[in-house]
Parts: sequence; C-alpha cells; structure tokens
Amino acid sequence: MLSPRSIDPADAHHLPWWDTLREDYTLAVITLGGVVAALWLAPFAVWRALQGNWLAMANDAVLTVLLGGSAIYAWRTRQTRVPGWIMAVCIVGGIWAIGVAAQFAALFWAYPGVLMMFFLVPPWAAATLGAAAVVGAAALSWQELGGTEGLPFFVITNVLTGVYGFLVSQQAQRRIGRWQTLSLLDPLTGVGNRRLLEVEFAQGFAGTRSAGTLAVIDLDYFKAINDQHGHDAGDAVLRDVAAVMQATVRKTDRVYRFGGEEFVLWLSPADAEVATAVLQRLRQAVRAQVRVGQTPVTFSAGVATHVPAESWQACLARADAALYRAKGSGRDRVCWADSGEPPSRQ
Ligand SMILES: Nc1nc2c(ncn2[C@@H]2O[C@H](COP(=O)(O)OP(=O)(O)OP(=O)(O)O)[C@@H](O)[C@H]2O)c(=O)[nH]1
Repeated sequence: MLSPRSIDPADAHHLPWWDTLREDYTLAVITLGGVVAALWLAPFAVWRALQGNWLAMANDAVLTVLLGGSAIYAWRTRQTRVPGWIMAVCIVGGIWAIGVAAQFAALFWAYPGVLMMFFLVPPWAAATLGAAAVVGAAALSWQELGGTEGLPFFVITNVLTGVYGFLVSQQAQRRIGRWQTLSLLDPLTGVGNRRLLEVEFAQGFAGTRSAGTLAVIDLDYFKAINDQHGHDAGDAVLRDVAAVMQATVRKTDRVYRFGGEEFVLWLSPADAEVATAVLQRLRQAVRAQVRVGQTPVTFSAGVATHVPAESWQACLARADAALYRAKGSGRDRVCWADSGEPPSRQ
C-alpha cells in the first residue's frame, strides 16, 4: 500500500548548484558577495600589502574573510539569515572604508550596496543600513561628489535603487511563499500532501515532540465508487472525507492526503485510549456525513503508537501493516499495529 521513502527536508541540498541559486535569491546575493570578496577584495589586499598600506590591507583582508566566510557558511548550511546580516553590515563598513581609502570609489559602490541590502536583511534594516552607506559615502567623498550640487542627485538615484530593490525583493518573497504553500497542499482536498508529511515528520520525529499516534486511513471500495458513480463523484468523496477529518480532529493534529484514497492522521500527543476514541468518532462521522447515493462511505485504518527513537518511516510501515490486516479482515474497521489491539496504558 504505502511506500515510504525518505526525503531530506532541506531539499535544496540535492539540487544542482545553479538551480539552488535560482531558488534562493538571498543565497544568490550572498554568493555574489563571496565572489566579489574572492576576485576583487582579496587581490586588492595583496596589492595594498605590496604598497605597504597596512591599514587598507587589513581592511580588505577582514572584509574578504567576512564576506567569503559568510558565503561558505551559507552554502554549507543553507542558512542565510546570519550570513545575510553579516554581509549587509560588511557592505556599509566596506563603503565607509573605501570612502576613507579611495574617496570617489565609495560613490560607485553605494549603488550595488543599497540594492543588495534588500535581498539580505528585512526592509527596515535594509533602508537603515542603506542610508548609513549613502551618508558615509557622500560625507567621505564630498569633493568628488561635487558638494551640495551633486548631493541631491546622489541621494535621489540611491533612493530609486533602494525602492527598486525593495519592490523586487518583496515580489520575489511573496511568490516564493505562495509557491511553497501550494507545493505542500493537496489541490483536491486542501489538506497537506505527501511532501508536507515527509517534511513535517522528518522535522517532528527528530525533536522531542514526537509522542503521538499515527493512523493510515484508506477508503473502502473506492474503485467501485469511481466505476459506478464517476470520477467526479469520487473526487467529491475525497473532498468530503478530508473535510470531516479536519473537523473531527484537534487543531494540533495533522491530516495529510498521502496519495489516491489514502490519508495519514497524526494525533499528537495521544495515548491509545484517546486515539481509539478519535478514530471511532471519525468512523462514525464519515459514515454519517459522506455518502454516494444511499451508500455510506467507510474506511479501514491501521494505527501505530510512535515509540521513542523510532523513525517516521518505521512507524508508518507498522501502521500500514495494520491497515493491511484491517482490509484483510473485512474492511470498515481499525486495526492496531503489532498486536492488532490498542496497547494497554503503562
Ligand atoms: N476520483 C478519484 N479517484 C482516485 C484518485 N486517486 C486515486 N483514485 C482511484 O482510487 C482507486 C483506488 O482503488 P483500489 O486501490 O483498488 O482501492 P479500493 O477500491 O478502495 O479497494 P480497497 O482499498 O481494498 O477497499 C483507483 O480506482 C484510483 O483510480 C483521485 O484523486 N480521485
């Protein structure tokens, strides 16, 4: 029936690097910072050392290490929050340092710096740090800027760059959020899909909040419903069953459509007595509320209490074996894993 397969929740680890960059714009910007550090700042640090300009050399070397280190950390862990902040602060520090060391160059670096901020840190922080970078660059490169004559142009063009960065980053974030939500929900029933189950179980079972009961629920004779009443009627049954499930369980419980006419229920935390009562209630509710013609819809279920340190795949396999027994012994019933009966209270 079920064929559990393991999945890494950080799926991005398995994507080719160019796809990872396309999926995660913050990682892409951090990578860009790392590339700038390696190809631009590091050679500059060497050049400054050859000139004997130790202060500028130290500055470039520190920036190289911070930017390059952030990029390496982000790639290794796929965590971009802390590297994003480090990079954003480095951009401000770098622009100020350039202003001190090379004056006019700070004016040019302000533009990519302001733009990148909005892809690295929240908008309020990007605006604040961007303003700090622009003020620093203007003050330190006052002559090259053209003084009060050039200042309004410098400020306005940087504000436009920042607004552009804000709009694009917000749009990207919203699209990614919407896409992630859609990819984790079953479009027919609106409950979580198999992928969401895999991600949530992989996370939840690794933590301490793994006490609970897992039920695999499979509608009875569903093929006959499709064959006799049509595929649309079958779809309506699936939608109704999912709705009854969601209405029957508590908010802390989880309902997933694992595939076809199979659902998985995670009752957390629930001892065998509570789980038995919930499944009994669910059986009655589905029987009473979901019908095709005059015939009530029924389901069979296999249930397993999660034992400490057990993987979710193993727990699911035990519940699935119990479901197999429930089907074999006549359907429209709940079978517990291992003994077939709910485990007694310890
Ligand atoms: N309408 C509809 N049918 C689906 C969907 N997904 C799978 N099915 C059908 O579900 C049926 C499952 O059939 P079986 O695996 O034989 O299960 P069953 O008829 O319920 O038999 P038992 O589980 O042994 O009681 C197949 O006919 C699939 O085509 C779906 O999204 N919508």
